[in-house]
Amino acid sequence: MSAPDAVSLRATAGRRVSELVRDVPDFPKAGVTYKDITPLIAHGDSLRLVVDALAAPYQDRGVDHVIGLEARGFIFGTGVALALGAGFVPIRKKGKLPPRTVSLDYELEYGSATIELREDSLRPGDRVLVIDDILATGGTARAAAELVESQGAQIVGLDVVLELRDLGGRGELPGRSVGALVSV
Ligand SMILES: O=P(O)(O)OC[C@H]1O[C@H](OP(=O)(O)OP(=O)(O)O)[C@H](O)[C@@H]1O
Ligand SMILES: Nc1ncnc2[nH]cnc12
Repeated sequence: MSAPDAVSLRATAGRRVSELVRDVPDFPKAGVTYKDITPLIAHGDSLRLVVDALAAPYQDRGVDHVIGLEARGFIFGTGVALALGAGFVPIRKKGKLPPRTVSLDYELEYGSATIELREDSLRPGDRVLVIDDILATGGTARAAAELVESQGAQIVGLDVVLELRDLGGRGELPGRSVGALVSV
């Protein structure tokens, strides 16, 4: 797909995201407006559109592995891996990935967490695309990028369905290629 096609596909997908992602006030705690992606993924045509749009800029970029971030990043990341003919590697929350992992602690908009990557899942020089649903404070994406790079792999890009701009996630990822279908 040529670059202009990818741009227009992403614009179309972005409009669909804006229509279908639902705001849930005060979830999971007071003051947080939760962005619910489930109406978006419940429609086959919308799920297809979003996955194709996320994958489009990376078609000729030699991506070896797509990393999906548990849990919602698995939904989109698996589809993007299939679209690119790449493998899928999960980054999971603590205690879910045997046998040996590398891990990092990080802060969320509404709590803190630890993520893990299986120690032998990436090789030095592997080209990796990181996919998630939402970029908020950027803590998750930054921790994921650091984990990937701790294995000597190279990040081709980080891409999300929806960026919550006011939470400043992009600022946590200086010098990285960061994409979003919609930025609100
Ligand atoms: O930019 P940040 O502030 O780090 O927030 C973004 C992360 O928060 C959400 O995950 P959550 O931990 O809620 O997990 P889930 O996908 O399992 O619902 C979302 O899916 C991103 O991974
Ligand atoms: N406001 C939000 N809605 C959904 N997922 C999130 N992850 C971090 N912040 C979020």
